[in-house]
Amino acid sequence: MATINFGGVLEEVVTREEFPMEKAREVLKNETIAIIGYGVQGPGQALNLKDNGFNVIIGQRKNSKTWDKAVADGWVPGETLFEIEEAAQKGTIIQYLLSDAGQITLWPTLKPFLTKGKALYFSHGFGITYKDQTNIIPPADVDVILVAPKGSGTSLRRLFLAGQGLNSSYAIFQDATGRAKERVIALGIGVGSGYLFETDFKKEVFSDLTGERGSLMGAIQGIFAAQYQTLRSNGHSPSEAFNETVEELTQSLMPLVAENGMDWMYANCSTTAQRGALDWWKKFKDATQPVFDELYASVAAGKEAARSINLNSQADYREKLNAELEELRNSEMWQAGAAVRKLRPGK
Ligand SMILES: NC(=O)c1ccc[n+]([C@@H]2O[C@H](COP(=O)([O-])OP(=O)(O)OC[C@H]3O[C@@H](n4cnc5c(N)ncnc54)[C@H](O)[C@@H]3O)[C@@H](O)[C@H]2O)c1
Ligand SMILES: CC(C)(O)[C@@H](O)C(=O)O
Ligand SMILES: [Mg+2]
Ligand SMILES: [Mg+2]
Repeated sequence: MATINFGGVLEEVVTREEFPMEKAREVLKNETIAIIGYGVQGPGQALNLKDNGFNVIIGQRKNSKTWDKAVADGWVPGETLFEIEEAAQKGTIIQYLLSDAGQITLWPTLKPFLTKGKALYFSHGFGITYKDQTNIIPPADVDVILVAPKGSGTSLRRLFLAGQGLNSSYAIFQDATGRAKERVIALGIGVGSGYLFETDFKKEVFSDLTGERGSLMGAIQGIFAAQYQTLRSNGHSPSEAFNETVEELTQSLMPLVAENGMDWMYANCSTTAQRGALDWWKKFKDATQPVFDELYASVAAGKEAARSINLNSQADYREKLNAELEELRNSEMWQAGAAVRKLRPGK
């Protein structure tokens, strides 16, 4: 553990320096890690663990697109790729990486394979925290642990291949073997995390649902759409509106924020821009604060989970979801974006 000062608050975190890959391999040398589900997190975590030298198998339904994807990624049927039940039986650590709704459906099938001393691993606090809605209640004699990469499984894999890593949170809900902590940290390092920070299942799901509905995905699209509309309704071209709303942010300014923080990005823009940004950011904060507070309350009350579970259980949900994504893709703003992307130098 390293004690790091985060803006004046001291936190104990785990870095790859004090918990190197060698140590993680030693901790897990007798374990078979069964990854159940091969959607977005499944491939990222499974391939990183395999490349880091861990013993990994995949559990997936045969005759599915994801089975074919696993084969294409190099998993071998009968050797490292099995039906879900067979993988769950062989695994000593079960990484439950089906969609959160899929985890509810499969739970009665999976539970009998969670025998004494195994570890049940999640990448989200959803199933355990909202147990009244999910009915996911693990047996008392297994470890229940969590490593939640703070980003898409796609980025987890890409950053690993680039020699970098996404930060992850970790949590222990149940320590039945006395090994839960070393197991969870070794897995966190093994999946390719940058540094690991501690949380609990409830805090993980409350913050994660807030983040993705808020500034990471929902709010950002809302702000983009509002500014784009203002510019378009005042006679600006799609090219001008898109560049001034999205393209400049992703291509020029956010990489500067990622590198050295907001003030440094501001300092690399004109004094005119700095003056305006410093004058206006608090107005945007004040305008959106009530929406964020409403969002957090909805998450904490279990309403966001209920909505997600209920909608996911509708037979035509995938179809409806695809229609909504298509509407976003076909909006003028994102169609303009597609045109702008094609014009990027080097494309
Ligand atoms: N997507 C991400 O990058 C991301 C990031 C951090 C945490 N997580 C968490 O990781 C877990 C996995 O998420 P994901 O986005 O990779 O999942 P996903 O939506 O991509 O689904 C994963 C797999 O579950 C299968 N599946 C769904 N329902 C099923 C069912 N009823 N029976 C059998 N298989 C079923 C799908 O075919 C797919 O192979 C979730 O808890 C999620 O919240 C995801
Ligand atoms: C990648 C995200 C948004 O961080 C994750 O939380 C998810 O649910 O996919
Ligand atoms: Mg999430
Ligand atoms: Mg997340």
